[in-house]
Amino acid sequence: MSTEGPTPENEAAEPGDGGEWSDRLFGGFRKTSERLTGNLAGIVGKARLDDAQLDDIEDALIMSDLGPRAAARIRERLAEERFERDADERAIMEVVAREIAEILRPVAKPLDVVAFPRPQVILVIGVNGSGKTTTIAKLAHLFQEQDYAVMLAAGDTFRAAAIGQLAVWAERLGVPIVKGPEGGDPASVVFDAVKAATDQGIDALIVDTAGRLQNKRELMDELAKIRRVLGRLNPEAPHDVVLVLDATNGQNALSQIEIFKEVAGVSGLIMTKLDGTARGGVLVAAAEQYGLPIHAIGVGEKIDDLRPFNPDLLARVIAGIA
Ligand SMILES: Nc1nc2c(ncn2[C@@H]2O[C@H](COP(=O)(O)OP(=O)(O)OP(=O)(O)O)[C@@H](O)[C@H]2O)c(=O)[nH]1
Repeated sequence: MSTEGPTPENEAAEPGDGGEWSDRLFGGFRKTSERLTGNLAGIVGKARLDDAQLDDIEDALIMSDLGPRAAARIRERLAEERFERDADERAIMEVVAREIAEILRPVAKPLDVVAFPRPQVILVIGVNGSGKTTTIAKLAHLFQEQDYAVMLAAGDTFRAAAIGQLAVWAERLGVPIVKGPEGGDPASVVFDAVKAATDQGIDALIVDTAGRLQNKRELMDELAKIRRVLGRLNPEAPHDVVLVLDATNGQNALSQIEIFKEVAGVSGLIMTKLDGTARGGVLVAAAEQYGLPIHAIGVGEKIDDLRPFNPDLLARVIAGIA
């Protein structure tokens, strides 16, 4: 459990507090777009893009965390355009934004509560410190705003602090929580939670899980057991397995996708901490390489800082032309 940053106790959770979200998103992504435009500076601006310039642009895109595949794709598009005329930086960034939007659009998919019978069981996975607990609270808040009945399950029984942190959020949000003792069996917590959620007519049950990547085998066994237990109660469950990624990890976020796909299966992503990092380009790399749905993005520490994933807007923000 992170001891830094706001805790549920000291956080100002009023929606809208801290400025308009779009301002915060633009502000947050400023570092990412500055990095991209900074890396591109001096390359573009001539009347026509030659191969050397295209190579330099491709390198700059890779250095901006967009990943080799997205970079190659954008290079190809720029090469097609060639910019015989009007090759100013703005025109080039328009093409970059258009191509990034093409990459992001197919993966934009909000997390909808659609399971029938209820509850929809959403397993939330990710390494410790990725923003998992905060994201669970933000998701619960989002669902509450849509008038869904939400329940939390403290499936990370490994650390008492993880259980405690989730319980504080539950109380603050006014949602029920099912928890067990520290060191208890996560699968039994999840079992109890599904039964309680079913009895209480809960729409969405959000399950926290342990994030001990250093012990891959144990984590895999634990998640597999949770899945087995869930499957016995409802063959459709878990309906979602959402991996929370910390954008500040840059390319490491991608290896986490790789590992969690293997240990848990992943149905979708939420990327956090996109405010204030220069590494937001990794979102594009993740979309291009894995094609996994991106449900939402985290742009701050407050309860309403989980935002819908708007591919066209994000593409323009990343390219610095929003
Ligand atoms: N700037 C920013 N900070 C965030 C965001 N999401 C979470 N955080 C912060 O990141 C830190 C870790 O978040 P937690 O939710 O505790 O992360 P966790 O993955 O549950 O980590 P453990 O509790 O250590 O397992 C906290 O200080 C959060 O306030 C975000 O979108 N932006």
